[in-house]
Amino acid sequence: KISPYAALDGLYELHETVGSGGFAKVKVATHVLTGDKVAIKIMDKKQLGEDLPRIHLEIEAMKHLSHQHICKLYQVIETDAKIFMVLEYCPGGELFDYIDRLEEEEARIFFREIVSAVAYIHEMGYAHRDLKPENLLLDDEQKLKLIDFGLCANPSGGMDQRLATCCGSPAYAAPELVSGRQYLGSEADIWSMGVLLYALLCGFLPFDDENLSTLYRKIQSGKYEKPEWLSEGSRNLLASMLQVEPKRRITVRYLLSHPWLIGDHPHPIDPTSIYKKVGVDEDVITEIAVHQGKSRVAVRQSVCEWSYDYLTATYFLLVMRKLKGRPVRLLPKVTTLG
Ligand SMILES: CN(C)C[C@H]1CC[C@H](N2C(=O)NCc3cnc4ccc(-c5cc(Cl)c(O)c(Cl)c5)cc4c32)CC1
Repeated sequence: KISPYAALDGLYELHETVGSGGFAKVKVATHVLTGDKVAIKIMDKKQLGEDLPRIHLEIEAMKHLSHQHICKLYQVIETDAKIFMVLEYCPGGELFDYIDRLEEEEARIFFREIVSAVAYIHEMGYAHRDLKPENLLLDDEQKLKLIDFGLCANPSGGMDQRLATCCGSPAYAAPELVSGRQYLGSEADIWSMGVLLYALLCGFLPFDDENLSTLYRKIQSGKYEKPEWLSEGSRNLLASMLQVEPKRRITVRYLLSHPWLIGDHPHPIDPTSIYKKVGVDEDVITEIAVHQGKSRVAVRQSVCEWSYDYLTATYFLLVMRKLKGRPVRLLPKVTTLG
């Protein structure tokens, strides 16, 4: 009987299981060549059933979304029984665990990172469609990382093609979505961000009810409590995002330079990704070439295939090390004798 994780042998050392979503199990692991921690999302194809296309959608979306506030996909391993997604490790847990009414400046710092990620996603022609605190993790530097692109839409007709499938979590869902009307993913994302910001500033949800149809009515009314501690600026920002009429809702581009979000920060929010758009990092190519005894030309060529194999993972992990000011080093190969 071979181990269900035989596909990872020699590449990753598996550690504890940290979470299991519906059809996925997430384990912490160590990438052997760098010694860096990763998270591996493990899915059983049989259990996935008709959800399998959703996973392929999530994988394709994550391959195109490289941003400092989006959980990085490093490698995909698909066997006949399982799919493994090797992901950026976020040891800080879920933003959800930090929500008990943050100070305005704390909420602003988190929310600036969320706006940066969503602006990038929308510019890339995607919508997340399941924005909520459970899908925002913190890395080892307390930076936010957006996860779970299983509902991410990239309608073939670009962002203006209307989406019909109702999805996401009710308390964060936009009125047009809970009314079953067609909707624009980008507009629904802005509403969810409004609910998120409200939760950060207040410590509870703007629309909440254990009865689903009562919850829907509250969302469609667009009426919510404004606790006295909410400043004028945050009330205005919340009102511009929690507009029942999608066309009256603020767009993410205006959010980037919204006065409340700038606060006394020196500059507007910058949505551009810190990762190189084109080309590769030559220091990383060199380290891999030396380690493997191959020419840099050959290594550069293989890396630029972006096949999301072990080489892609090794490349990205070394790029991450460089961005964090850590040494761009691979561990000496341990040849297991016998
Ligand atoms: C929606 N929730 C309930 C599901 C839980 C599952 C476990 C998670 N987790 C921990 O609990 N602690 C450690 C930990 C460390 N690094 C992680 C990196 C990535 C992901 C990740 C990334 C993507 Cl893209 C994705 O789709 C999914 Cl499901 C998970 C989870 C991590 C993680 C937190 C969210």
